[in-house]
Amino acid sequence: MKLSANLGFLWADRPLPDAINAAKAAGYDAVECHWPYDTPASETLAALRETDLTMLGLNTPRGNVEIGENGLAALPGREAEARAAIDEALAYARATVTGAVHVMAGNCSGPRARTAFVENLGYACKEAARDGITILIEPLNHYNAPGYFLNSTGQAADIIREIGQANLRIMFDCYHVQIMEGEVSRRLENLLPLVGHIQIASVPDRGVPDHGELDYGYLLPRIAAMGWERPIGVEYLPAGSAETEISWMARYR
Ligand SMILES: O=C(O)C(=O)[C@H](O)CO
Ligand SMILES: [Mg+2]
Repeated sequence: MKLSANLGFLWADRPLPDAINAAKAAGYDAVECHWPYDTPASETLAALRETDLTMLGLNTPRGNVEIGENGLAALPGREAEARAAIDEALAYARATVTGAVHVMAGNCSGPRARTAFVENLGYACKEAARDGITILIEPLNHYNAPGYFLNSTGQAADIIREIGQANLRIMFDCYHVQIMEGEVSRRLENLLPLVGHIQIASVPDRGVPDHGELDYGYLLPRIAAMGWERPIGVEYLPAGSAETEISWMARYR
């Protein structure tokens, strides 16, 4: 089982190149991040080359976070900003040889939001396809992301099927799926052809994935048995330092 350190949460207090080095030292096989834009892409790329780690994914900018914006792609009337955010994320991904961009929908609902999301995703897929980049959409739970447009795997699957682009996939975050829908292993197995990335954390506290209501001792071998070979994103909120918490990893190797 290969694991990817999500540097949006792990070593998030360090500059991104230092966090990449910390992930390498801790034994992770890959990294992924949330919003790397304060770090010049050249510095991120240098750290990736030095550690021989791949950046699996990054998120589009969220808009005005001070007023609670959490993405722009499903906001009717904000198409120009949404596409600028997609362009910025794709440029950073190209410059750092990152394989996927998570297009964040934002806080909205209703048919006009869905239309905006579908059209902006169509744009993102076409722009990304030129460089072999995958576009991800992630259903988020309504405690961490109240009002977020995308909150179920069924909704994500419908949108992916409607757009019909081969590089559009679900970011299946077991933490969010368990909170919103349950039946994580069956749901993942059914959706597997549409899944581009998998993430894990304990539920409900979003801690180290070795306790709580989801049994990763069962789930991770089950995911491997489904034929999943890519690194799984470890996206938990460290209670202390991520270094002192890595002993859980040994169990899943
Ligand atoms: O919150 C999550 O689970 C994510 O993976 C996103 O990238 C949004 O922060
Ligand atoms: Mg996630």
